[in-house]
Amino acid sequence: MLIPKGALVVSCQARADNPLHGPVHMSAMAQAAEAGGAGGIRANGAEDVAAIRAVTRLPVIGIAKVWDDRFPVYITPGFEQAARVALAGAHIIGLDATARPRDGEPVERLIGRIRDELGREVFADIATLEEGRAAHAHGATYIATTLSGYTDETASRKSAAPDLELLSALVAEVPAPVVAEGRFDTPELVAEAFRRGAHAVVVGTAITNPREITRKFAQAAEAWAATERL
Ligand SMILES: CC(=O)N[C@H](C=O)[C@@H](O)[C@H](O)[C@H](O)COP(=O)(O)O
Repeated sequence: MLIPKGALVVSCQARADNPLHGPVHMSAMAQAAEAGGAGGIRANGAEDVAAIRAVTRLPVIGIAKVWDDRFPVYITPGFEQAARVALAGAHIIGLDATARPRDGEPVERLIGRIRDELGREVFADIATLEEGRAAHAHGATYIATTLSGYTDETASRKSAAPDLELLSALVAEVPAPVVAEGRFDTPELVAEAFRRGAHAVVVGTAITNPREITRKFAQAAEAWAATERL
């Protein structure tokens, strides 16, 4: 199952420290996203992926985040993690395809094995145009701006805004469906991504993380209170 052109993909992820962590809440989030018009779901870990597959008909991009102090790559770093989310029902496997050091096999081999041995499409999370080109050359189906601003090389690009320049550069240079992901937090930015040629747009925090959404509103409330005290 592929991601339809023009789809809004909703990322339903909650880390262990988030009160919404786990398959019960994440599958409810996915159902709500589907009811609201999402065309795909991105989810982390075999448990969440399986629970989401059980309640929605949408294509699911499965990832498996594993943190290891020795290596910066944490989004589906190896074949074992990819195999687990594939077995759980992910249609597409998302992984870090940056040029950063990783444990185990090089990313080109990982992409090849996911395609050949698991029969799944690969969704490459990258941070630069070069990484996007390489991921496409290695056989990834989708190229996504997910990691711009989150690698040492691109740290200066991290701001409140998404990396629209990288999106446009990928669309111009890489003959593959390019997905906008990372800090697309308003409907206007989603529209802008499509104007720039995005195949799909992934939105996470702004839809599925009530703690972070609350923080934004609470900051506005606090700022107003501070002004009042002056
Ligand atoms: C950098 C990284 O680890 N990104 C993760 C990838 O799975 C998620 O934490 C993001 O929520 C996701 O990419 C969607 O982005 P946003 O939440 O900004 O809409």
